[in-house]
Amino acid sequence: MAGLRLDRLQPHGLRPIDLTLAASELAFVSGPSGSGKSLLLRAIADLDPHPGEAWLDDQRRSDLAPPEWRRRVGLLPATTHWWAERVGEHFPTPPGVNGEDPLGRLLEQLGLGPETLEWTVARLSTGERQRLALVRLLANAPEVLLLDEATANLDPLNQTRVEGLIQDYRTRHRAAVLWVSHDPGQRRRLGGRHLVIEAGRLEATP
Ligand SMILES: Nc1ncnc2c1ncn2[C@@H]1O[C@H](COP(=O)(O)OP(=O)(O)OP(=O)(O)O)[C@@H](O)[C@H]1O
Repeated sequence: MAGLRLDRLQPHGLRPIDLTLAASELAFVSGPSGSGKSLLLRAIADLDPHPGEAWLDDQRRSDLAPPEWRRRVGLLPATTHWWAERVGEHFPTPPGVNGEDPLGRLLEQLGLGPETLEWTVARLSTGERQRLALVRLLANAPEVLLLDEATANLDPLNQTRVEGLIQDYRTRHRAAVLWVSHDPGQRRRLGGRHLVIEAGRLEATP
């Protein structure tokens, strides 16, 4: 649906970044711990103040209200945030509206049943939190995905499910995806570009 362009965007501690991701394009970002991967995603999502500009196709971020930008450029943080007691309270649309159940389908694709929505957040395992946070993100239909170690807490079966769902979403919605991952096997399986942060610079790998 949309491409992403960074124009001299400068997250804390990094050199200014120029980067273009076409609609449907997948790019992985890796780099040592503390090199600035999460701060890069946070800056693109406009969660931290920084110089530079970002564009969604021909719309510049500074022309959009921050909540609209963050809905369209969706971030899955490494540590997910929950604010209500029950899981279902975090989802905007109740399942089963007009006979359709897109939320139920997303849950199912990640091995979660509809009863999950009745659970308390307190009982969720780390991997359940991670999968549910991805469902919550995709339920808002973002045009660009920013994924911070989206499968870090998952067993191989659920890792495969998450990879499949993201690839499916990327293709169907023509969403650009920028994915922080330390896993070379994941990069090989899914393809795409590979960018590395080293010494404060975001560089393409040869
Ligand atoms: N609010 C902040 N103010 C100052 N420094 C910060 C802030 N948040 C993070 N940092 C520092 O910026 C650096 C980059 O942090 P970041 O979380 O982006 O690393 P990362 O590459 O995602 O690492 P990891 O792979 O360990 O998750 C780290 O040294 C971190 O301590």
